Amino acid sequence: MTSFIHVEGLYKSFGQQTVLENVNFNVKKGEIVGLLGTNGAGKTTFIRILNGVIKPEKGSISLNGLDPASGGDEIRKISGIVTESAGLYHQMSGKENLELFAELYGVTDEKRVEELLELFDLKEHRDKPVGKYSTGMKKRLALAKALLHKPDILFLDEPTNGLDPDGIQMVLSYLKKYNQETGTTIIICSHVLHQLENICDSFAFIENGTIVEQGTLTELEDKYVQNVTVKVSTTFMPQENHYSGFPCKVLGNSMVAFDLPSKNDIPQLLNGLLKRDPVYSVTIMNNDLQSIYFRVRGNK
Ligand SMILES: Nc1ncnc2c1ncn2[C@@H]1O[C@H](COP(=O)(O)OP(=O)(O)OP(=O)(O)O)[C@@H](O)[C@H]1O
Repeated sequence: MTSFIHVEGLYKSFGQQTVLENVNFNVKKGEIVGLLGTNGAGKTTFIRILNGVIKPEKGSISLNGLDPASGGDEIRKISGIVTESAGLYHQMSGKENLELFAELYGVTDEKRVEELLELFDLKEHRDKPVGKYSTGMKKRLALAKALLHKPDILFLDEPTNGLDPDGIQMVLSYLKKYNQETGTTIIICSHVLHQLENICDSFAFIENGTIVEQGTLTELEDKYVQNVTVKVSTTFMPQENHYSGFPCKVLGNSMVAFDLPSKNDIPQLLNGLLKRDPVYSVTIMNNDLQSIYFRVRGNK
């Protein structure tokens, strides 16, 4: 499949500071991609270049066949962006904000504002001034604003900043639902890795201005997680610090951690355990996005 976004050899500096260096990046249509990196890694700069707000010094970009450097206006017609400063008018109501931006964006579908208020659970707050909205409501309204013109691609810069766990869950589930219903490609910048684990199809790690790794969780796991630690809930309490050749440690609460050379050793471990004791659950402890991220960083 050809890439919806294809970036090759991208460079960007601000004065003497090189912020992006030889960035290569590919996204398929309809994918949700997590762009992950520490503060100052270059995520926002990269998003601004993709959206045609600033220009790179070097490199090629194709976004649905368009080049953001020369076709910024065209790119913005097919993209929506949500940044920290959502650009909402606080003295106006949520509905008035959406109506104003719908007019500015040339949205002719009269039902669109109502549709988005409904989708983001803002109907009962539609007439309240945005200044009186909670952080979560403002975020949802900012998302609705970015989606007014039904963009093919949505750029989100730290969409969950300032939200409580319920708010984070709500915003992320709206995004997943919207992506599933419309096939909109979504790029999410964040440094909160665990939040993105369940909603992104793939991940790109940006470090010191370059993308050091990109892939699905399974691809990254295959590449970076060789030996696994599994936590097993069982009545078996090993007396030694190894069992069946695998190092192990009792964690308490009927939990034992086993170190295995690979995921493929899990069936052998379980076969042995089940012959002697019940097993209630098995969890791999070191294949989450955060663990993989630290391995990627350790490898470069
Ligand atoms: N307009 C600008 N002029 C000068 N330097 C800039 C400008 N924009 C960004 N930078 C610098 O570029 C580097 C990368 O910034 P950027 O905002 O892209 O990082 P980020 O990964 O989005 O960080 P964060 O997670 O903190 O938002 C930083 O050192 C920043 O100071």
